[in-house]
Amino acid sequence: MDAREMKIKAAQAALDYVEDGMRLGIGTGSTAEEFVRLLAEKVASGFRIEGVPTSERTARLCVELGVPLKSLEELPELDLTIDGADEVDPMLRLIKGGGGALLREKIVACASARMIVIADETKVVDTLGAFKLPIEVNVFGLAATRIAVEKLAARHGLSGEIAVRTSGDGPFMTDGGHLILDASFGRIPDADALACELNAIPGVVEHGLFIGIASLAIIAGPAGARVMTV
Ligand SMILES: O=C[C@H](O)[C@H](O)[C@H](O)COP(=O)(O)O
Repeated sequence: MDAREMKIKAAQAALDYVEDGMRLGIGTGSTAEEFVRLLAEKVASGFRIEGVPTSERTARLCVELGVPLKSLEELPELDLTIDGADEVDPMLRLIKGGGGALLREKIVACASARMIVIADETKVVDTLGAFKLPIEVNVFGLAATRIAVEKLAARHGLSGEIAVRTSGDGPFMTDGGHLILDASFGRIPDADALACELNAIPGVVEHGLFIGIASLAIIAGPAGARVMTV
């Protein structure tokens, strides 16, 4: 089974948790897009959901495939969010934001009664941090914010490059008009504390550590999909 087939397997299993009439947060990324494709087939066969997309990219795909959308302003309380992840640890702590959508993803997931992660087994780790941690920052004060993040990282015994994400010739801009710092920390021993302390830096808009948000993960491997819970 190749990587795409595993993503489809996880997305298929996630459909079992989606009920007719649900208000649904819809994630971003290649795994979430497989979910959108399968969801669109169900919608075409008469299944009713109202979706809130976590990015402009997801919104475009939903529109293209006929998945009905509302904004989070129209539907500020959701039943369920289904989204991918860059890393998942055994406590269902996540790193997200590889696609730059972490801020909207976190807002939508936290507005949902439940968040389910869909991923292939390569995303499962014992300790978060092999994937670069995306940190969304305000354009104003970039240098000062980066220094504050470096100092915080040092207090946690973390080092490694903290680079401004680029896209084409310039910096990558998020849907919210912010920049992303990708922090190559390596293994993060205390992700819970780091998450809280990153939020205390004024220029940090949000970060890709999702702690205590997901309650179930569907992990697909060559043998099929399995469920992880906390
Ligand atoms: O910003 C992007 C998101 O957090 C994605 O859900 C995450 O990067 C996983 O994406 P993929 O399913 O493409 O690996």
